[in-house]
Amino acid sequence: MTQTAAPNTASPHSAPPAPETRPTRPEMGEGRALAMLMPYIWPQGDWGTRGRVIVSMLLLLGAKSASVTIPIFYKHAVDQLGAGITAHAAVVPVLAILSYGLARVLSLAFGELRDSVFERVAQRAMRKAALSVFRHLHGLSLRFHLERQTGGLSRSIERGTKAIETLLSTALFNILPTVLEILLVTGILWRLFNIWFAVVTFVAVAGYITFTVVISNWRTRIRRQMVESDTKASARAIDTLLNYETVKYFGNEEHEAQRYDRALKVYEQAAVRTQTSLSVLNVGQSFIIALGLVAVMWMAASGIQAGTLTLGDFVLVNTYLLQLYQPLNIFGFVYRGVKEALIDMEKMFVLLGVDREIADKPGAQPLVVNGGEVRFEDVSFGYDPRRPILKGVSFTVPAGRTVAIVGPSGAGKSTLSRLLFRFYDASGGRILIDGQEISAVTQASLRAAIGIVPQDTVLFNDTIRYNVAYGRTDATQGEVEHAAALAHIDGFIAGLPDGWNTTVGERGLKLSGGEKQRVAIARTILKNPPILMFDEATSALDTHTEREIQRNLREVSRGRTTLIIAHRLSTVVDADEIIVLEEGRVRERGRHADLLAMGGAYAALWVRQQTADPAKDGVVSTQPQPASA
Ligand SMILES: Nc1ncnc2c1ncn2[C@@H]1O[C@H](COP(=O)(O)OP(=O)(O)OP(=O)(O)O)[C@@H](O)[C@H]1O
Repeated sequence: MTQTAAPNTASPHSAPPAPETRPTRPEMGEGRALAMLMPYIWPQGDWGTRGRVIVSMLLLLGAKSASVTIPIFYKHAVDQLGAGITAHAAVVPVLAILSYGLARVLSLAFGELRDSVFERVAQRAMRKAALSVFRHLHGLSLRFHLERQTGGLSRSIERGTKAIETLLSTALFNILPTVLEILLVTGILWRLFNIWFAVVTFVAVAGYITFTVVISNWRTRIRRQMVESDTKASARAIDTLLNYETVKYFGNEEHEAQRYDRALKVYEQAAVRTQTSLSVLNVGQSFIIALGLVAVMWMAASGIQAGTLTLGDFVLVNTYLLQLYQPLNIFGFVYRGVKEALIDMEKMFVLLGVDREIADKPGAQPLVVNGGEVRFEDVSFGYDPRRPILKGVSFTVPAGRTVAIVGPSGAGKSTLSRLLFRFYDASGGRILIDGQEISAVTQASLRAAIGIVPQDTVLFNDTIRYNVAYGRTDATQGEVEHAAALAHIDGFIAGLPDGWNTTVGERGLKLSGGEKQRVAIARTILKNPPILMFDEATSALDTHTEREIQRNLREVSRGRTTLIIAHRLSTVVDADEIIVLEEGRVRERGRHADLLAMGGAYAALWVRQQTADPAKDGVVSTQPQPASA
């Protein structure tokens, strides 16, 4: 009846970060989290799943009903044997023994059937919950995602869905059966004997559970200290070893050994306390069991003496109590597991409660693109309201024309593209496409109308084919290859041993910056949107490739509204208008030649870049030079 000491036997640093080390507790409440789980187990209108739940419950009832009859048949066998011996006419209690065997088989068979029927309910609930959270996360704003670590989010889903399985299986395979068994056994004892047998059994079991819950809570705190001290000792050892040379420079080996020893001592004490707490738990549990058994056996023995009970009855009550304590034996682990699972599930469901910062307005209509004129009207914005980034920016990209935004780093150029894509809403002013305010149309239609080649291209850890085809998932291979040819990535792909099936590695790390960018260009070409946005789209390319890509981009953008965000002015000299953005304000605007002639900020920037990187900017050396140059 004792619990194992598995968690305590871990040597320093070998213990994995135990769940107790998880720092934050979500603000939702266990009751609410369980309520949120209900629709996944008891889904509206899904009678297949509901039917499985009902059948599982019936099988559970069947299994437990069969198992509680086992001691009764046992009692009958003992009584019949006893009577036979007393009468010197020993008989084999065939019926009692066969019934005993049948009850065992039925209990086991019902239990196994219940497992397999319920498994589908549990797996479906996990899948649906994970999918809901996944969908919701994709609907949340960029701000939300930038503030959270992606790893943390995926861990929340992973742990949360695992927690659903743990909770369901624990509830159905541990808690519910035990509760049912306690009720059935106390009911039978009451019916067969008298209420006191039921009361004593119930009190003993209730005392056992209460004691286990209290001590388990205490143990959780102690185990947390043990894990924390282990982590600290481990960190100290790693830090010292990493600083091997520094330790040697200063001859501090002994000093480091002592520091490490101090950390180990803290762990040692915590480990001893954890072991002691386990002993307290085991001793207390055994004491309560023994007390219950002694009380019941004493009552049964008294009954035999008084002639009201048989020897079989004595065996019966004893067997019942032992049968009840068997599942209670692991109650401490089950309790802790349920608590941890509840926390994990809450953490996942808390994500579902995060409001969508950017949402479609009620009754939002799809954007109707008619040429694709993009207009920024007095737009203001700051990621943090206390720090304005854009301060009343106005400009228009007429349908089918190209406008370039240039300016120093941090001026707010990329921010303009994020606002146009509606990753954020402007705090002031309006952004319109063909006269329709982008905040009034559906996000799906808005984003379908714009193609972007971002500053940093991040690819999926999949094949090149998958990454290019991502621009339009229903494109044919021919269309995909055509897009790749326009983006000048076809030759590169053909030269790879695995060709189109080459995997690009995490975030596309197996490709160079330029190759990644060409994949991004190819998939935007494939998307074929009426509005294009290039955020320094050719920055990672060498001069030769850049020229080619520039030519292609010009071709691709012909007839489309194009917004180019650029650092290097050489890439935008042909734009219909160039907007110079500085500190979130439009400082200058005009065509390249006019801006050079003005001799202002643009002209100064041009000269600086010409001097700094003549090889690259030589692309447009035929352009007129500024008056001041
Ligand atoms: N998510 C964010 N949260 C807070 N501040 C941000 C965020 N993104 C950008 N900023 C800040 O907003 C300002 C404008 O950034 P933005 O990326 O628009 O500049 P940029 O002109 O495109 O610069 P670069 O040419 O270097 O890409 C910068 O000061 C930047 O630090």
